[in-house]
Amino acid sequence: MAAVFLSLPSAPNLPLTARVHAVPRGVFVARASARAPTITAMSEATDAETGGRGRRKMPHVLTVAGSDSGAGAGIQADIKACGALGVYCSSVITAVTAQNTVGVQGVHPVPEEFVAEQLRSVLSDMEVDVVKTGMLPSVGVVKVLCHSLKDFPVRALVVDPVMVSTSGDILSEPSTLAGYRNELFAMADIVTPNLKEASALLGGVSVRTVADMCSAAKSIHNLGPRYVLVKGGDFSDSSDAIDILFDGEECHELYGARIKTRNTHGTGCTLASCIAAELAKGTPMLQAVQAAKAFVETALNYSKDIVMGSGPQGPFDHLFRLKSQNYNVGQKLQFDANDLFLYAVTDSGMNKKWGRSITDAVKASIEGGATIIQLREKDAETRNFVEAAMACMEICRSHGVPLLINDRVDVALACDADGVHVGQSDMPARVVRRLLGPRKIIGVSCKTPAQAEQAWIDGADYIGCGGVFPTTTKENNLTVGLNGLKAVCLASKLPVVAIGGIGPGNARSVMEIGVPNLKGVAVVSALFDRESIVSEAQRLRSALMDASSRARLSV
Ligand SMILES: Cc1ncc(COP(=O)(O)OP(=O)(O)O)c(N)n1
Ligand SMILES: Cc1nc(C(=O)O)sc1CCOP(=O)(O)O
Ligand SMILES: [Mg+2]
Repeated sequence: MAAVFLSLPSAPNLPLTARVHAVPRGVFVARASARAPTITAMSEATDAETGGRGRRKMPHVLTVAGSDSGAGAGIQADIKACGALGVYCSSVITAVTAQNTVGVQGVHPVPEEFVAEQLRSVLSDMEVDVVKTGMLPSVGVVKVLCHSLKDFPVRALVVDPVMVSTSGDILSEPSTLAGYRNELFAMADIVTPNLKEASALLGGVSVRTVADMCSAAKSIHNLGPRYVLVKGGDFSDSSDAIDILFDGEECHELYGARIKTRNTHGTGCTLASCIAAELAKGTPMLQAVQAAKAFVETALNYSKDIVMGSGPQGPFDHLFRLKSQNYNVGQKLQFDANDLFLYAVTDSGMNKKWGRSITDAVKASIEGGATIIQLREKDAETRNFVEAAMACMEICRSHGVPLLINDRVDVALACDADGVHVGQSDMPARVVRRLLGPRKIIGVSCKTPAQAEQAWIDGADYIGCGGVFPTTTKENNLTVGLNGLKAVCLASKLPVVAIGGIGPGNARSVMEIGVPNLKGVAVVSALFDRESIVSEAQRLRSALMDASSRARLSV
């Protein structure tokens, strides 16, 4: 049966004034000249706008894409992904496809004028923050979209240059390529091709290695988008899923786990939608891409054994968070960098020396004012360590103090700790992130600016930098001094806690190096190799408070 599309001369349910007087909102930053996207969240409407009722504006992504009857990809995936991330998603349908897990059985493009009509309906009325594109079946649709975005600017544009379905079916005319290259890319904040799409966009160049991906990303960047994400998911011989993000200056290698499953239909659409959703919430680009990767990885992992359809590629479940307690309960929503203020790191040797249990040491440090605890039990047997960690978790939870585990990701998982601290010779932070998921806290020890940059790329939450002063607690530890600490802080996009030889007598000199992302000090012997942990913690706390009030006065 032939599809019939009604192209009405005017949208009947829009008041005429809305169509005539709709004015761009004037907050367009998609092509602003600044390098980093400084997209700020617009979720609060002002009192004037809401007549004092304090209503909230919801972050809003408009997806311009094709419908997938199997609902694994396309418009359906986009709506589910945005919904899962708490973002409203409206839709302009460019084509209706008949698809299932076997492949694409039919495609009916929507007439260009009707795509334009849908765009006008949504953009003129509904305060879209970010537009995300998927299947754009013809160059005519690309032109219609560019035209609409000029009439109704939005804050960011995410372009997923869908050309061929994962089953190998063609989803856009070859001429669409020219539309992407000549018009749409110049308006885009990010373009997200896979290896085949990157190659097609560049006239068929070979994209087979990480170096090829980086040079392809640079060439696509020359076509106008501010960021290019080349997705390496098609590299079948790697155990990691490596993507390259080029920001106009640097190629960042982003690693993720390759989940073994047939249920991968719609991963590209979902990734781009998650990026769009994060941008709509005000997340900066690199973090938006990392959050999107973590979401897709978690969804694939959760759905890896689902059976649906008889074809080679099944859908996955975007709404896993509604179903699994594990993804919601007991997990921190956001790391508060101010928790690094007085960071107590335990030591089993010192507790033995003073005849204390680990739980007593933790209780006393909280009583004295510690704001975060790390269990650093180098000699503990695994069973004892897990038991002690569970008991400490209860104490810390009841006081609202985060508890991290040093080195041992297995122990952290076993006791549902708030996070893990790792050093340069421990498990890499990107692997820890994969194991712990997006919501746990990860700290990384860094002695150089390069290590700090890598920790940020790997998805860490904070940096521990030291040894600031010589220490006997950690053997053969390199002392970086106050200058080394300052260099790391200045280079780091993450908050920093200083460590090594710090106590009440010198904490002020550390905090007074005067860099805003230095958030506190981490100490071992100054608390745990002393007779009274409570009073030493109190002394340290007042030295730190003193330093921060002096810093506030001198501003
Ligand atoms: C807050 C904090 N910073 C640095 C370290 C040191 O970690 P690492 O280099 O892995 O050394 P060990 O602690 O494992 O000996 C830390 N633990 N905490
Ligand atoms: C565990 C640790 N990490 C360090 C680093 O430089 O990364 S220094 C250190 C030991 C800190 O103990 P104290 O407070 O007793 O000096
Ligand atoms: Mg370590």
